[in-house]
Amino acid sequence: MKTYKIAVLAGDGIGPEVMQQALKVLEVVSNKFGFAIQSEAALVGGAAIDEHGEALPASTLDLCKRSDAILFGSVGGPKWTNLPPAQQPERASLLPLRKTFDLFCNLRPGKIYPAFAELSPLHPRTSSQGMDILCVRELTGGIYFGEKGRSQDSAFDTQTYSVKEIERITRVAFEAATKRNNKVTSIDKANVLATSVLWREVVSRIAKDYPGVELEHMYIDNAAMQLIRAPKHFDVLLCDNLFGDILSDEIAAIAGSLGLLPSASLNGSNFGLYEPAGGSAPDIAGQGIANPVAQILSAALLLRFSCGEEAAARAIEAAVEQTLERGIVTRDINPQSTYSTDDIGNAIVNAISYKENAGA
Ligand SMILES: NC(=O)c1ccc[n+]([C@@H]2O[C@H](COP(=O)([O-])OP(=O)(O)OC[C@H]3O[C@@H](n4cnc5c(N)ncnc54)[C@H](O)[C@@H]3O)[C@@H](O)[C@H]2O)c1
Ligand SMILES: CC(C)[C@H](C(=O)O)[C@@H](O)C(=O)O
Ligand SMILES: [Mg+2]
Repeated sequence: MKTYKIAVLAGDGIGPEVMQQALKVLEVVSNKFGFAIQSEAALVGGAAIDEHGEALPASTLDLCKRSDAILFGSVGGPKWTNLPPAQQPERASLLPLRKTFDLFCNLRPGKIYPAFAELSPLHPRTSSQGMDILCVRELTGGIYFGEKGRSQDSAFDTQTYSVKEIERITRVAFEAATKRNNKVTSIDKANVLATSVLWREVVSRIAKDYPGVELEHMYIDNAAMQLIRAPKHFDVLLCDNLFGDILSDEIAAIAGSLGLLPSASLNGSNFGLYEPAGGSAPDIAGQGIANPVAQILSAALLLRFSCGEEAAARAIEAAVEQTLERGIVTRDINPQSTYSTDDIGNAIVNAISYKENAGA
């Protein structure tokens, strides 16, 4: 039987709560589709600082290196904000993981589920019904990884992008567009930033290799506005590291909640890191009310990109959709809801199992 080895790094805050649901789903779907998931958990982020004094212990990194993929929860929270910036969970675990494995390509697929389009914060000003956007975010360059500094009276961050870095993420966006609706909107601030001028030049050149794909350039400020005004205008959104971080949270909110948006961080091999786009949500951690959908959909992306188990990935996505359509949602989506994190996980597991029985 095919066996996939997965490093499970649940992290902090709601991370362990939503991870538990994703593992349940992986178990039922692997049984159904006839493969095995061998998962091994390790500490990361604040939880690892508390236990080992560092956010990414060598043992955790070693587990990741021995695995086919990483299923990541989320890291960070108020408990660790007084640490020196470079030792904080996000900077000292997630960013090094992305860099170590050269995970330059971050895919964040955001779509609105028809059943609760009216619950979107945009309703009724804008119909977001039908929104289906793939945010392709550059993940290992830009201002996140440039030189930083701090003196008593000032601080600086620097942003550098090389032609190669822009080329490789641009190709991913165009390839994705050919399999979707043949449109790429490239986001920049070319009226101000030198890196954005280069970004625009390189993207325009690569676009010539894809004559069937429409390219539009859009400034980040306008894009932030157009996403709210007309989300259906977009197909593939090509962003640098910082702009993609910001716009992907916006896409999640338009879709209904940050708790819905999964992500895949890839490097061109089968290996990948999969995590919700949102964070550790300290404001709701420990209450059993976090939305596990982003974590569960991240597990589906893991099966698709790292394991090649497309049918299993689709089965999870269909079960999620069916569950949401039945109104089984957490309160981030419907404030009247009394469903718990566990209820959502169980409903998705049942939706997968029910189909199994129906097909038997
Ligand atoms: N990948 C990651 O590990 C990751 C990503 C983003 C933020 N963070 C970290 O998380 C911590 C908290 O950051 P923040 O509050 O700015 O952002 P956040 O994404 O954790 O939360 C923002 C808001 O969205 C809500 N939310 C997020 N995910 C949810 C879910 N699954 N279900 C229901 N509601 C959800 C939260 O309750 C909160 O109101 C910080 O330390 C931040 O750096 C980590
Ligand atoms: C936690 C943080 C470093 C991270 C980022 O900015 O990339 C997060 O916001 C995300 O969107 O994955
Ligand atoms: Mg973010």
